[in-house]
Amino acid sequence: MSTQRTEPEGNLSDVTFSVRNLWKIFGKNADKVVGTDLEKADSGAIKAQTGATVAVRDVSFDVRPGEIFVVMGLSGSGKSTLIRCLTRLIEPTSGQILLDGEDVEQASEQRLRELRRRKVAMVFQHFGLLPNRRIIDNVAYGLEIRGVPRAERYERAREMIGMVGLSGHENSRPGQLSGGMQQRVGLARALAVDPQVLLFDEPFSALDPLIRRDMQNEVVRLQKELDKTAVFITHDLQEALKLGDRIAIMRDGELVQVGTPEEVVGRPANAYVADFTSDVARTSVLTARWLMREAFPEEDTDGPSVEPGTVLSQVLPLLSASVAPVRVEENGELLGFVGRDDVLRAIAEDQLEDEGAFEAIVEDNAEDLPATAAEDGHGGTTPSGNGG
Ligand SMILES: Nc1ncnc2c1ncn2[C@@H]1O[C@H](COP(=O)(O)OP(=O)(O)OP(=O)(O)O)[C@@H](O)[C@H]1O
Repeated sequence: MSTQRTEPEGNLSDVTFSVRNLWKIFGKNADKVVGTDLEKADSGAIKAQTGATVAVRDVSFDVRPGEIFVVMGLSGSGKSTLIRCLTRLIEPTSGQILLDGEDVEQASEQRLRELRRRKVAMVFQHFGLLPNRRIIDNVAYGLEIRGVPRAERYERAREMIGMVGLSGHENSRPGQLSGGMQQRVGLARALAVDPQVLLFDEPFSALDPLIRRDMQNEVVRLQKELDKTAVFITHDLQEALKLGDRIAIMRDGELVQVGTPEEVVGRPANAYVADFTSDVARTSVLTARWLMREAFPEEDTDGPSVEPGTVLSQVLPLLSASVAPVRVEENGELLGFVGRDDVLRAIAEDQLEDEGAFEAIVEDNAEDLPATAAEDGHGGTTPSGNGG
């Protein structure tokens, strides 16, 4: 599978983490792979020849300020290794990691400690709380290490405990709280140091589904309210779709696609991603922005209006009550239209496993379609902003 090479997406100050050609290979002969002919070989062959395990293979991506960047993949695909490389909790074998333009690879031990204490906080699956300490002391821990005076750190810890909905539990011990509550403590502890970036390593996978959903909502709320950048690891596609502004799909150490939830579901990069996302209801992910097009000649343009981010499942009832297509509007500006046929087409793509069959149907019906729709095969022209 070919590696996606992402070039920098603009000014470096627009990027929180910039990762380029990152490799992590475990084992004695790790340094005998990158830069040699062997680096193109598959992981099995590299293992057989050198005994080394390729965990992260030539990965490049940018994390933008304020976004939740989800890394998703099956067990063993390299997610944990990748997220730990970002702050060198695991030393990368090669490649470059810039954090706000600062080369993490060049950072001294002291600078690394500083970055981990102040700039980047981590939330783990197994909470990592100190069992004998009260909740307030657990939350204040990062500030204590930093030498923040007691009164100040307790005030901040109380505020964070309130923020994650645990007021009243300040004096409890971790063992007295449920798993979901303990993970809220983990979150409060990470937030207490007011980091710029939060790294989440499968934080909710040990939680019951309902509690997990609450915690996902909590992350979305806090991230928006506090304007943090987050990298979130999960093996759960629904979680990725719910949380991710963008999702990176990992397989065997490589990134096979990086895109918005809509791009991953609506335009999978390859059969692997398509298979991965095949159970997702497109109507719950694809939005009006994704489908919108310009008006056809003579078309009725007086339909109801929706925001561009409205998912199709919410557009459908409007379309069932209106012959005219919905108007996609943002702050009073008309961006495009979505009609019944457009939505049906999106749903039909979902039903037809064989893409060729869909193309054939589109071609068969091309004569019946307005010119623009027949040309692009997607129901019309696509105004800017639909992700491609
Ligand atoms: N310390 C290590 N020494 C040797 N191999 C390792 C080490 N840590 C991870 N690996 C290997 O690297 C690969 C990627 O592991 P990693 O834990 O990063 O995957 P993951 O996607 O996070 O999986 P999981 O969801 O199960 O945690 C696996 O083949 C794993 O066995």
